Amino acid sequence: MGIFIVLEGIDGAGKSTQAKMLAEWFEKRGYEVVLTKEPTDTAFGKLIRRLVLTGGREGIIDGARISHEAEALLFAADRAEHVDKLICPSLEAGKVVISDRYFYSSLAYQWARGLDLEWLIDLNRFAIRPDLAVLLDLPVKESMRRINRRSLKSEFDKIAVLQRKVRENYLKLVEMFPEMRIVNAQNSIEDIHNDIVGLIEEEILKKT
Ligand SMILES: Nc1ncnc2c1ncn2[C@@H]1O[C@H](COP(=O)(O)OP(=O)(O)OP(=O)(O)O)[C@@H](O)[C@H]1O
Ligand SMILES: Cc1cn([C@H]2C[C@H](O)[C@@H](COP(=O)(O)O)O2)c(=O)[nH]c1=O
Repeated sequence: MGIFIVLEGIDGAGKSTQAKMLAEWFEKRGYEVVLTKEPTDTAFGKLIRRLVLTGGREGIIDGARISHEAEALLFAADRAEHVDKLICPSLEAGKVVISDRYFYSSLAYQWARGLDLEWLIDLNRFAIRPDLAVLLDLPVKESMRRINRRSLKSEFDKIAVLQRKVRENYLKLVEMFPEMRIVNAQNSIEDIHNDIVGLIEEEILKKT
């Protein structure tokens, strides 16, 4: 069986940067790596990016924003295909799967949108749990600075409020899911990478 690792965090926390470094770290040690992300690059992920991440107005009834329930269902559908067509087959082939976002993003973000946490957990019950889910924890002020939000100034405060709720939710999830660990995302890129590698060596490689 392979190794499944997930990187989580608010927008701009450094997930993509760390995922690429971690993939190289494993490849240098002879592992075959599948580097993936959610939303995926499949038709589901493209639909989500078109309907949800562009403000959720395109193609929706009378231009209204997509409902939070529909948003959660779309992310879950994308994840169901991701698990069935890529994650499970890759693990069965003994590969290392590193995903930039997964099930925990749905809990942190859709919960922040006011949806019921138990419903979100139940909706995603098909999602196999990773060997390790690393939360890159970053203050929202630093996140917004890093991303230098391309949104309208008027949206800036709204996004910051959501990101604060999402960060709080992530910290609550760490208490709920034993596979989650926190890494301080304010450190240097190299130090964060070393922290993540340390967790992998301690929590996974020593046990295999
Ligand atoms: N430890 C760090 N210190 C300072 N800047 C960083 C650090 N890690 C990443 N960055 C920078 O922050 C920005 C966001 O990084 P990255 O795209 O990896 O984050 P992300 O979590 O994948 O973002 P998103 O969720 O919005 O896609 C990039 O410009 C990146 O170079
Ligand atoms: C998987 C997933 C993601 N989201 C949100 C989180 C981010 O704001 C975007 C994805 O942007 P990225 O720059 O590609 O990371 O989608 C979500 O709300 N729910 C989810 O399940």
